[in-house]
Amino acid sequence: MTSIDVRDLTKEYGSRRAVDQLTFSVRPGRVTGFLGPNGAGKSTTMRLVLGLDRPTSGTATVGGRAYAELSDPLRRVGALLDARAAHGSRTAHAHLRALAAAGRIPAGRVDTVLEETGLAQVAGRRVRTYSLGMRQRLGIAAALLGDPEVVLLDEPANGLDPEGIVWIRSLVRRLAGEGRTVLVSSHLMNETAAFADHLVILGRGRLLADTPVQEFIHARVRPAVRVRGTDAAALGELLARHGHDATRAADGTWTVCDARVDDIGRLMAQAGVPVLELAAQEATLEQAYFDLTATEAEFTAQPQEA
Ligand SMILES: Nc1ncnc2c1ncn2[C@@H]1O[C@H](COP(=O)(O)OP(=O)(O)OP(=O)(O)O)[C@@H](O)[C@H]1O
Repeated sequence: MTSIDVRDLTKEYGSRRAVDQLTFSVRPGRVTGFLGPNGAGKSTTMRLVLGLDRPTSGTATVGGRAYAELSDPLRRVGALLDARAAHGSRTAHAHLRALAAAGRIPAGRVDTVLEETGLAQVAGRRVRTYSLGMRQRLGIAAALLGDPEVVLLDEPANGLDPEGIVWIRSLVRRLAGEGRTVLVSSHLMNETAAFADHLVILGRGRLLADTPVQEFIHARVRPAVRVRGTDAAALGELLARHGHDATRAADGTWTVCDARVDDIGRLMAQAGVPVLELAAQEATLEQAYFDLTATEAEFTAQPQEA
């Protein structure tokens, strides 16, 4: 199977280092979420993998080869980089037909990907009449046209409505389930957690994390319990008396750090404090991400550019 391998990759634009000695691999059969703030270097890295830009040093390969050396590259690697890339005066069908012809892809794939991306009914319309969400779907159709083993999607949820976002989630999961190598960049943390198995996180062009999603969250976010009783003050005293680290929200709900539902529930029952709400607070990727970036002193020292 085909991996993407990035090794000591550096890209400088003048004196600016967009990508800085980056090393990571994207493995087949799982979705890798590619995270980082604006300007972190995600798009540049993808462009370097796709041979659209030349690295200053280091390598980016697909299945051990530079993109330019691949035979039938469109059938090996599919990418959505910029949804505005399609020519506005063409219909979606004509756009995909032209791409298929250029990439030596069987014409029958055009209808398949139009169906797959929900565009079959509007395929005869000119692309300039498309909404941003429809253009995103067309960009994804183009990425899938060659039935590629490797799929790179830069912010695929951009412009999509909630239904489209759910669709992207199931699409990338399916692509990985078929054994493909899937790299998806996003700004939306919790959305990424909904579809990614693995994360590669960049900050200022450098690698900040390369880790399974669940491991990343659990290593960085302390488990907590949310609890609410009829008497918030009495509950607070009870928690403090038993040495719990708890904070109170405006509505009287307490968040107890490093606690388990069983222990807090038992404690309240024994003290005779009525419970209105008791739940384990699920750690989110967003919390873990902010923890990571907060601990990266250099990373936060200079604001990122838009
Ligand atoms: N062609 C270019 N010429 C000059 N600078 C560039 C060029 N492309 C990117 N950069 C710079 O490289 C840095 C990384 O940009 P890049 O677009 O890769 O980040 P990103 O993580 O994809 O951000 P976003 O989430 O906003 O898309 C930025 O500082 C950007 O201004």
